[in-house]
Amino acid sequence: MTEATVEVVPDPETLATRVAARLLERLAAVQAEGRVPSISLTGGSIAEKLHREVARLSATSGVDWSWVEVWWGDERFVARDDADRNARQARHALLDQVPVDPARIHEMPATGDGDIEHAAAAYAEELRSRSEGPFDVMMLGMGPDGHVASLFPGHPQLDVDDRDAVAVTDSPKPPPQRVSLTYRALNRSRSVWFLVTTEDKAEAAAAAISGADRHDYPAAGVHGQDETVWFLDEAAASRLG
Ligand SMILES: O=C1O[C@H](COP(=O)(O)O)[C@@H](O)[C@H](O)[C@H]1O
Repeated sequence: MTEATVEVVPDPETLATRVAARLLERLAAVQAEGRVPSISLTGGSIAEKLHREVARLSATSGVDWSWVEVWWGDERFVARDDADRNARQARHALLDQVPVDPARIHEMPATGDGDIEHAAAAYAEELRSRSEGPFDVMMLGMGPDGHVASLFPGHPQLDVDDRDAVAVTDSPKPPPQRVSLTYRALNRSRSVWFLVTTEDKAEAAAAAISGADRHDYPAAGVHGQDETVWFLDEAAASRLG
């Protein structure tokens, strides 16, 4: 397990620009090695800003978006065009703005694609059949309760270690039905980047970074194989020791 590093920036806007630039550099570097990079997107409050920045900076980045695999760490199990969908947000702010190959966008199933258990199993199967190794970059938000993807404190999904995706039917944060990657899949990432802003997440960030029990602060259980970086704004970093 790699030691986590922390980068603190003044505010959410600076964080979005910093991470967007870092992501584009990484994508270009992986493509220069002759590999197709794979990234996993997050939802939540910082995602909109990040995705807009990635789209804005893409034109001058040298990244060939037709050669990038796009996955998600979690998704709300609602209709595909519901405003709550993480993928809908990402398409609007980023994926509709860059020439990504639709066949390389691995959106999680929505209502209408079968029941939620089937949805989780289908995504696990898509990962098994379509991914060619670890995620290059796994981007994750974190809730004020320390939840990551849709793994919530004290929930049984935290102990699922025999599959890559699980159904969540009682999320404390609406909407209640979600599909989430498990630790087994999240930790199959070269780089894990946490993107955390605002003061209400400061306590959970400090706990997760200092190695709290993942059952109390689920973000504490996610680590990259090569690096784990916590990008925090000053407010979210305000409780670090
Ligand atoms: O519901 C979710 O919450 C987390 C954190 O979201 P935030 O709005 O508190 O930043 C997010 O990472 C996850 O993808 C999303 O589905």
